[in-house]
Amino acid sequence: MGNNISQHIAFLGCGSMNGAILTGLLAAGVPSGQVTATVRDPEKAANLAKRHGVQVLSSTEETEANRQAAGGADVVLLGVKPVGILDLARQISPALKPGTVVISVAAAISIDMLEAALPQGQPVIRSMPNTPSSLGRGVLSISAGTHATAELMEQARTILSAAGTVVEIPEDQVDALSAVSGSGPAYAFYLAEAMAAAGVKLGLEEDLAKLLATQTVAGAGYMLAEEGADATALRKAVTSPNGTTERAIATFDEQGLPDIIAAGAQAAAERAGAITKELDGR
Ligand SMILES: NC(=O)C1=CN([C@@H]2O[C@H](COP(=O)(O)OP(=O)(O)OC[C@H]3O[C@@H](n4cnc5c(N)ncnc54)[C@H](O)[C@@H]3O)[C@@H](O)[C@H]2O)C=CC1
Ligand SMILES: O=C(O)[C@@H]1CCC=N1
Repeated sequence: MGNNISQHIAFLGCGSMNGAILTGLLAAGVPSGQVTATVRDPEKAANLAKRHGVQVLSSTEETEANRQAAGGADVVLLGVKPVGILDLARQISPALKPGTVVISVAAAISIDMLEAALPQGQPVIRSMPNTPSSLGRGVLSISAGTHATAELMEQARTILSAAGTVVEIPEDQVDALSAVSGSGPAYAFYLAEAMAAAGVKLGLEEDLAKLLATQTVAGAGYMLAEEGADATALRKAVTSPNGTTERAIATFDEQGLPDIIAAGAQAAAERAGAITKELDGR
């Protein structure tokens, strides 16, 4: 699948998120020669290069590494923390080819903010991915900037599809999407942690409880990943009438777990809005 991708892709800042997309793309067959990454730390650069067989540039003077990678790319993925994204965009601006598409995966950084930091007319796409992208199981949103033509959006869709399911959304839905799928893997891992702790409370050895919780959440995830899977139907198939699971779910409902999850997601979305306000105009 990744063999259909002919563009040269630069990952500027290659930590958890950009690293996951890079891993997903290479696993899908994107040739390593079409990929460049940059990181701050030279040791990390050497490790990444060894692990993935891609060119990884590092520099104590990061400006040069980022400019060099961006200048040779058709598509640039900005993957540093929100607070650093606009400085990075300004750093690479002199090196960008006019047609190079700049994709930002940063939470809370709007298309307007990105376009203001980049050369006039530069195609920009805002994306909100998630870390299962490393397994080709991510969810990655795309929202078009002013100069991202339908053709460039299609190109981005093709590239990011190698890392998972791509959905195109209006930019005003990014914070909501992020509160479900961007942060969502952490919620699932948190559930696994809580299930393990519950097992220990019920008298199981900690290692066994962790194994049970981890494999159960992973197994349930595999079932959900099957074509046509429906969470409600799968839950009902575990829940015998008047049985044990029914009692657990009733307790979750009585204690307001759905409301707690909704409140957490709302807090995530509101935090994104607050970060946008903090960083706008910087
Ligand atoms: N971690 C996640 O699950 C998700 C993260 N994001 C977004 O992805 C972005 C990155 O987040 P993470 O990957 O979690 O952070 P991270 O800290 O794991 O990765 C960022 C990497 O960029 C490097 N870096 C920083 N400044 C640099 C520069 N000027 N040049 C080259 N490398 C530089 C850092 O050393 C680090 O390795 C953030 O903007 C975040 O909002 C979006 C969706 C999900
Ligand atoms: O926690 C964060 O801010 C980022 C955005 C979505 C997931 N991680």
